[in-house]
Amino acid sequence: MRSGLSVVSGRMVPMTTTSAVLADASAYADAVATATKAAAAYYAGGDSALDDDSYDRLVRAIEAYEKEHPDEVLADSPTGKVAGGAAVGDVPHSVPMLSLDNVFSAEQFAAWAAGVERRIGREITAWSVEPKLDGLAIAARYVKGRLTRIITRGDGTAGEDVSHGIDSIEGLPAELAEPYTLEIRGEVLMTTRQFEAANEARTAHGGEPFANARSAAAGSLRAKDRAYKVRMLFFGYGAIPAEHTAEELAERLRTRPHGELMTLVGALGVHTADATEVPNRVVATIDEVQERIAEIGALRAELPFGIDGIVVKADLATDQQDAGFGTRAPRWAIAYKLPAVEKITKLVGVEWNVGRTGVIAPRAELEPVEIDGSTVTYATLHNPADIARRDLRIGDQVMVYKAGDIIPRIEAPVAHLRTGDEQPIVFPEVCPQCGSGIDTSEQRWRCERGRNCHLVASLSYAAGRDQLDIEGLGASRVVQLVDAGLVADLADLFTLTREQLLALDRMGPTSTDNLLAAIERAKAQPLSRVLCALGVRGTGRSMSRRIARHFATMDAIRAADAEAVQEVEGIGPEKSPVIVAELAELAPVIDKLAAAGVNMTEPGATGPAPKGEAEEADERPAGPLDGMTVVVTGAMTGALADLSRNQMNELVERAGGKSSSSVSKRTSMVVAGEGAGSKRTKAEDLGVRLVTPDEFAELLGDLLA
Ligand SMILES: NC(=O)c1ccc[n+]([C@@H]2O[C@H](COP(=O)([O-])OP(=O)(O)OC[C@H]3O[C@@H](n4cnc5c(N)ncnc54)[C@H](O)[C@@H]3O)[C@@H](O)[C@H]2O)c1
Ligand SMILES: [Zn+2]
Repeated sequence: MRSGLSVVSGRMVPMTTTSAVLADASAYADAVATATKAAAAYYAGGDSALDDDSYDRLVRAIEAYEKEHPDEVLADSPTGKVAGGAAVGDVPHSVPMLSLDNVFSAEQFAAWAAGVERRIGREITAWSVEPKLDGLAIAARYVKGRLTRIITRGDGTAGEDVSHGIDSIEGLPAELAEPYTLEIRGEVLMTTRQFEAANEARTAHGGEPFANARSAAAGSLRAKDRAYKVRMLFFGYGAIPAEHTAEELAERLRTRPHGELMTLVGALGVHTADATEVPNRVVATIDEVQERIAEIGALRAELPFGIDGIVVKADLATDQQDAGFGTRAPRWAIAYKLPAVEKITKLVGVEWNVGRTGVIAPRAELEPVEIDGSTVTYATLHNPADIARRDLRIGDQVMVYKAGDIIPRIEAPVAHLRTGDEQPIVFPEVCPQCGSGIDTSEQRWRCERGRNCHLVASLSYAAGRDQLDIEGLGASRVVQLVDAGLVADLADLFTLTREQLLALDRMGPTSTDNLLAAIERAKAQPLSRVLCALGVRGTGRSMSRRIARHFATMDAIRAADAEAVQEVEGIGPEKSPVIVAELAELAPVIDKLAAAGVNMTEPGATGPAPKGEAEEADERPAGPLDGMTVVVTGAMTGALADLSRNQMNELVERAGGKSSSSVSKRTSMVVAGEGAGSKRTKAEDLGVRLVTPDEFAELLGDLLA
């Protein structure tokens, strides 16, 4: 790929792992155009097509190219400019409003600090450490204590007057506690709650939800005449003299340490980080700075507002003056960036899971994306109303937020990235677990069976054809039994009485007797099916068969520790402890089943050889399919006509073979019944032995009886 960027549906989508390398002048020009467009959207409060990581990577690639080709630098390149050159304004700043340089590690920070100390020729003994608030910078002008004007950062030398937004900003009082004339600088952002409320208001008015809190704040602050109100919060992080500032105050603002000024700003009634869980702190050494950075970083996920790093400033005014300013950023302050916690990725599906109490919760399935050190593939979606409110669709590019250990969540779709191929999210009409109706009267949908949902689902599963095969015990009958309080677990099925069944609706003597007979027959099912019916997490039909054949008896299975369970093919060190724990939890039910006379052995299996006799383990009677991998396809006929695919697989395994569902070079035999299609063709192509159902039945001989 030319630039390390792949083009998906006509758009540049940054790859998550590689950092872009721009190969030629045209790739460079493309990159500049993409970055400029993204930055314009970003600073205007629209939805950028790029998340911050991708934007930063792109800018680094641009920088690298420009370093190699200094004569090719384009005038509109974002490098070296405040706001990447994407923001403008017509209200001049008295003192430039700059950006901040970044560091990303303790080493980089230490190197930066050493550089500043070298520049000023002395050690810095006071550092101010504060959260880097993830919003947008504004300058708030106060005249004689009254708030007169607020201005955006713009290109750093001039910004936009956004005074129309003053009413929606909390933490920036209309009147200060003292009648001072000065300029307060700081960040406007939306707290998580303000963001949620803003999106609610916006979508209620037919608008698209904002992708994240930062763009919501940027967009809302600039917008005029909106039909709905949103709230934002201001955090002061600087105070400077303005025109007509009294000389005594101006002197104080110019000479007092940053930490002290912040206390003053707070005392004037302006909101600062001091009012939060992550107050500004002044420390003396680089090590203490690192400690404080770690502390703030650890609190990040729980903060009710977004931060994207920690700002470290030389606290003393003399140090600041001696260090001075670059064109884009001051030399006495640095942003220690925390890993990005928001990434754009694709919503590929929605799953509906039923919780213990019957709550039916949607879960978003995502195209895997690396966020904050881990790969995210799922995110929470709160409830159907929430999905509707956010207007999410399958195939949407979505902004995903994850920090620390919190469960990843989707902020919103990046609506303008839609291609038109997005599909609506389909809401379930019946409980996805047990098939009962859904109570949709509240925001959180719930299965009508409530806490009994799992019981209904697990009993229906247990009675199914491939498990205990209890004829006459379909889902609606199970619901009846559960609702009547006759069964609370699987074992209760086996102690049902004729009287109990007769008392149920639609249960005549004949169906009662048939059901009782079917239950009686189920007691003789092989251990593999009993095990499967128990629904042990992490095991399905074929795994249950492997476990049963390996151990031969339920007692042997229950006696096995995690290590012993791992001897079963396909069970690794992650799965084995889960299985052991599940079985321990199921112990009372298993005891009840055994007491009711349910079979607990696997016919034909002898169990693992005692330790030290491994050699002799091979002396089990050889089955006709020993060592063979067998695939069954098409409809069975003759003696095998009534067998389900699962029963065929059981037969294969009882005969010593391994059942598989796909044909490969390793397949030993394919049993091809009527209508066998692609698997048969593939077997022919690969020269795999093909047999008819009749030939297969003959091969099995006695095992079929
Ligand atoms: N996704 C996109 O398309 C896109 C486009 C452009 C920029 N960006 C992102 O924006 C960032 C660069 O933007 P930038 O130059 O506007 O700002 P910055 O985030 O690099 O840092 C400077 C800003 O930090 C803010 N700040 C917060 N807390 C502060 C504190 N305590 N003290 C001082 N300043 C504080 C100020 O507003 C200041 O202007 C990058 O992270 C980049 O990824 C993203
Ligand atoms: Zn249910």
